[in-house]
Parts: sequence; C-alpha cells; structure tokens
Amino acid sequence: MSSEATEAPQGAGSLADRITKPDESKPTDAPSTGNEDGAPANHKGSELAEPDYTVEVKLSDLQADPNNPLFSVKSFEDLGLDERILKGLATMNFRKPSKVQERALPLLMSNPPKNLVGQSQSGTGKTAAFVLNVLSRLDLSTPEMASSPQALILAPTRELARQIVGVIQIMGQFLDGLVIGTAVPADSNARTGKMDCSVVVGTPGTVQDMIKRRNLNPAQLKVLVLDEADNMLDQQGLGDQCIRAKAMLPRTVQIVLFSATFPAHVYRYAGKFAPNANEITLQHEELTVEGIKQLYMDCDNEEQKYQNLVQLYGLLTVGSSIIFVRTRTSAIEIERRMVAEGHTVASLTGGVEGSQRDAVIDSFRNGDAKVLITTNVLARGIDVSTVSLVVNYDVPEEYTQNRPSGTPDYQTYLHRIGRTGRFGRIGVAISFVANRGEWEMLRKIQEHFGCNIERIDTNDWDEVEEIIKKTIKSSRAQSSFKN
Ligand SMILES: Nc1ncnc2c1ncn2[C@@H]1O[C@H](COP(=O)(O)OP(=O)(O)OP(=O)(O)O)[C@@H](O)[C@H]1O
Repeated sequence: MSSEATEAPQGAGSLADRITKPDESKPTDAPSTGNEDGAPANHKGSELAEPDYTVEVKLSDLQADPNNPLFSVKSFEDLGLDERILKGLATMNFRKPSKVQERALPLLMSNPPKNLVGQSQSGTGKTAAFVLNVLSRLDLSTPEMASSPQALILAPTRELARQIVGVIQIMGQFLDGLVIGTAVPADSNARTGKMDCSVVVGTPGTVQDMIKRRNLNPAQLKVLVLDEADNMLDQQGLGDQCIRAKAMLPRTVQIVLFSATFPAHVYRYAGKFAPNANEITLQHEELTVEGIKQLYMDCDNEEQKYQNLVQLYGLLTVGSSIIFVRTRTSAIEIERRMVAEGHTVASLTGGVEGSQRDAVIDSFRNGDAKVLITTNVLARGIDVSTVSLVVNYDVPEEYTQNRPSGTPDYQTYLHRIGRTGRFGRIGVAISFVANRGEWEMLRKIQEHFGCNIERIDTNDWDEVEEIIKKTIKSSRAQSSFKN
C-alpha cells in the first residue's frame, strides 16, 4: 500500500496514486466484487480533440428546458460559492449548474450540515455537486489545517478515484494550500506514505487500511462522500469496508451518497448509513438518458459476436468506444485476437497491476487508444466525453455464488450505457444477443426502464453504418457545446 499527496494547482495531468494488487481470485470485474487498483501515468485530462463543425443542439438550449436533467434556473454565483471556486468552474467552462447541482448544493452547503442521498442520471454532473460542497467546507487558513484530512471521498475503483482527484485539482486550483491525496491500492513495490492533505479520495479498502495504520488521521474529517453509493453499500466487500471506514470517523461527519441508481433495498440501507438525510430521487422511468440511442444485434452464436465486433470496428474510427464483456478472460482473449488481426484495441481489467491499468485508462482518455475492451470494472462513473459508442458484448447479468444467474443486472446496464451520452451529448449503445437467455434479459431490461431497444439488422452493414455514423456525427457536433 502506498499513498501520495498532490498539491492542488497541478492540473489533471499529474495524478499521483497508490495501488495494490487486485484480487486475482475473482472471476469478473464487477465493481461489486470490490476490486481496487491503479498508478501514475501521463494523463492529459479528459478534454480530447474538439470537433470542428457547428452545434445542432446547444447546451444552453438543453439547460433551458425544464424537463431536461441539465436544466437550472440559478447560476453558480446564486449558489453562494466562493470566488476562487467560481474561478475554477470558469476554467472548466461550466456556465450553469445542472438540475442535480442546483438542487443538491443548497442542501449540502446549509449549516448545520445535513446528510444527503442524491440520485441523478448518468453524466449529469454529480461529481461537481459533491466536490463543490467539499471545497466550500475546507478550512485552509493554516498549513496545519490544510494538511489535515477534512473530507474523504470513496469510490469503488481506482480509475474513478483518480478521475475525481483530477476534477478537484482543476476546480480547486485557486484555493491556496489545498492538498489532495489519492488512496488507492499500490503496486506491489510501492511504499506507504502519510496522508497529510486536505482532501483524500480513495477506494474503501485502502482508506480503511490507512486509517488503521495511522497514515490517515480522521480526527478533522467533516465530510464523507460515497460516489456510486448503491454499489458501495450493496456489495459485501465494499459495503463492509465502507461501514468500517465510517465507524472510524468523527460522529459529526456529513455523509453524502450519490449515484445514478438506488435499487429499493439499497436505498433503505442508505437511509441508515446516512441518517436523517435530505433526499433527491428519480422516478424509475426518468432513469434513462435521452441522448443515448439503444440498439441490439442478433448474433447466431458467440463466434458471431466476435465477427460482428470486428465488422463494427471498421465503423469505430470516429470517437471512442468501450466494449463491455463479462469476464477478464474474454476481454483479454478478444483483445489478443483483434490485435493479431491487425486492429488497434486496448483492454483494461482488474487482473493487472494498478500502474498498468492507469497507463491504459490514461491513453484512452487522451485519445491514443480509441477502442477499449473492459469488464464491469469500468461500468461506473468513468467520464470520457468522446465515447460515442458502447457495446454490451455480453448482456450484464447478476451473479449468485459467483455464477451468472440468468437475471439481468439492470443497474449495470444503465451505468454501462451511461459511459456515452455525457452531459447532453449523443451516443449509441449496442447490445449483442446470442441466445434465448440474453434476449430474455434484454427484453426485461427494456421493460424495467420502459425504454426502447431497437434491433439492427446485421445482414445490412450499410444500414448499420448509416445509423452509427449519423449518431456519432451528431455526437461530435454536440460535443463543442456552444453556449
Ligand atoms: N454545470 C456543468 N456545465 C458543463 N459541464 C458540466 C457541468 N457539470 C458537469 N459537467 C460535465 O459533465 C460530465 C459528466 O459529469 P459527471 O462525471 O460528474 O457525471 P455523473 O453524474 O457523476 O455521471 P455518472 O453517474 O456516470 O458517474 C463531465 O465531463 C463534467 O465535466
């Protein structure tokens, strides 16, 4: 295990993290299984090549539509944020809050602090909502305070923890003295360090361990945030770690839980974890993001899934895409086959050392790698605005006793497809269906969310190309977001 503190004004490129060997025994990478991992690599931030043509739907139009999750009446100035934080937001080109930001911030920032359970669709800006509260609550008046952890943010994976660190670095860049620490599993040869920093972002197991070893002093903590909270609280490994970590914190800590999904049983538990919390919730039918076009392709068998993917690959040259598969083994195997056939793809699974994982995600973020094959480890939270296509190579499925159960994993479906269509952009999600079981699961998913998952005919690749290119093109057009 190791730890590292990062001075704030460094920009998102200089993420320094800690890493640990992932659990090799787990068959899949569902964040649910409690994997933790990652390490530093050149990270140029998530702003990729901007499109060169004009926008059809403007962000300002979306933010002016009361039915859109990006809608707001207020400005960031109206929300009573510190000037230096407003300056940070301006450098990120955030002009107006989204709905969840507008609703959550007054609840989060009021005094005495109250807990919050907040839900909002994928890609609608939940990170900024909790980061702005954290930054607003920091006391950086003396070097001693600035180096005492005052806020702790927990995320299920190292990739997400590192991404949140990147956001805090940019948003908090004008706050003198701000120091951010990343507490994620270290590579086997990394050293342990003390967390002398104002904000710590990490994965629950590593944080718990650091507190136990007295490398992280929780005495001054004022805020605890659980990002992807339903996942963190539902899963045995992560849930236990979160509960133990919370037990080591001051009783007065403000508890903030955010996710796009809160299945009923977890929601009830969330209420116990964060007692007397303010609540921001969504109705079932509000969960899907309108900008994501959901499609499926029939495949005769597993081999045809692969052949379809290779066919699709030819259409993936615009934008970036993420291919979700069920197991680490199939991710590696598909990567091996595609690379052997001359295609450029990368894979990221929990089965490798953190530093290698960091190198892969960083190259995907900066656009060097455009096609990423992965497992559920990246299903949640990852924000890469150029992702215009998500492929569910395998329909996401619940596991019972380490075996696929035949029941669809509704939440994971929503999180996976939510890697595209970020903050009003348009994206395509295609699910491959190779047998009756997968077809049935997809049908249930459609019914569950009341959405429309359209079939595309693989006998007509020209039409497939037409559909995808059309959507991806408008996605690129939108991604410049002229206000
Ligand atoms: N007010 C804003 N104005 C413009 N862009 C914003 C604003 N708020 C957030 N964004 C951008 O929207 C994108 C999605 O935000 P974020 O990653 O916080 O979504 P999320 O709600 O946490 O999604 P998920 O549920 O998938 O984790 C990010 O690229 C972020 O920079």
